[in-house]
Amino acid sequence: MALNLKTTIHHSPLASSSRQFINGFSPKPTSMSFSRSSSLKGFGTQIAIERKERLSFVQTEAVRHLTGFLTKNEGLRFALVVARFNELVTKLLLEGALETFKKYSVKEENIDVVWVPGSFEIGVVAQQLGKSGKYTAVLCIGAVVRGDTTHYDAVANSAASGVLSAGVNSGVPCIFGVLTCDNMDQALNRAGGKSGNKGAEAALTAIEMASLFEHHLK
Ligand SMILES: Nc1c(NC[C@H](O)[C@H](O)[C@H](O)CO)[nH]c(=O)[nH]c1=O
Ligand SMILES: CC(=O)[C@@H](O)COP(=O)(O)O
Repeated sequence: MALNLKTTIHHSPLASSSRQFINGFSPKPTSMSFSRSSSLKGFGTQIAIERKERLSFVQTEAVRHLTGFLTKNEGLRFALVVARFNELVTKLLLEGALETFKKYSVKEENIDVVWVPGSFEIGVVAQQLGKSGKYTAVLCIGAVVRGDTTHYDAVANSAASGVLSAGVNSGVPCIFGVLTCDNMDQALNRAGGKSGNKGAEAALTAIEMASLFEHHLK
């Protein structure tokens, strides 16, 4: 009986079972005893007939991989939501982000910066910007630095969940570029100091996600 299965891509590293991939690339020399005899057709088709154990996934030329580019940024529009609290730090993060956008040819006229009082306020503004339909991605920048009380936890957790919710609710990528640090030294080290600039890093993520959505997920 000729099996005419569409590309079924499975593989399992399970030592206990024996498998064989037929008519296609098999990443590992394996052999499979089949529960029935069959002759498999199809150029480049990779067939694995499962026998009892669960199989995992193997890529073949049939699998598409979608990713965003760091080039092809013409037409991408970005909103940056920046917390003024700890402005000494957030301004440095913003500078890093804007330098990155410039380096990757994002046009200045395609960037809007919106200032909010603190990181707690970022989420609601990010969601509004996402829902506006004007932007391909929203980059959120803040610096939450621990003080003497547990207020830090409330602000840091709220900022993170706010940005996450903004992206999920608006359908526009909202990137979390908010530092959450135990002290100001940690924050400054991540705003252009010895640990780099997390604003610049978040801008790269914003470009890739904007590109992914623009070119593949619309
Ligand atoms: N302590 C920090 C704050 N606190 C302010 C809050 O973000 C918020 O503005 C206030 O609770 C009113 O809603 N914000 C930061 O961004 N970083 C901090 O370290
Ligand atoms: C993250 C904060 O809210 C924190 O900086 C506030 O400082 P404190 O906990 O000493 O009131």
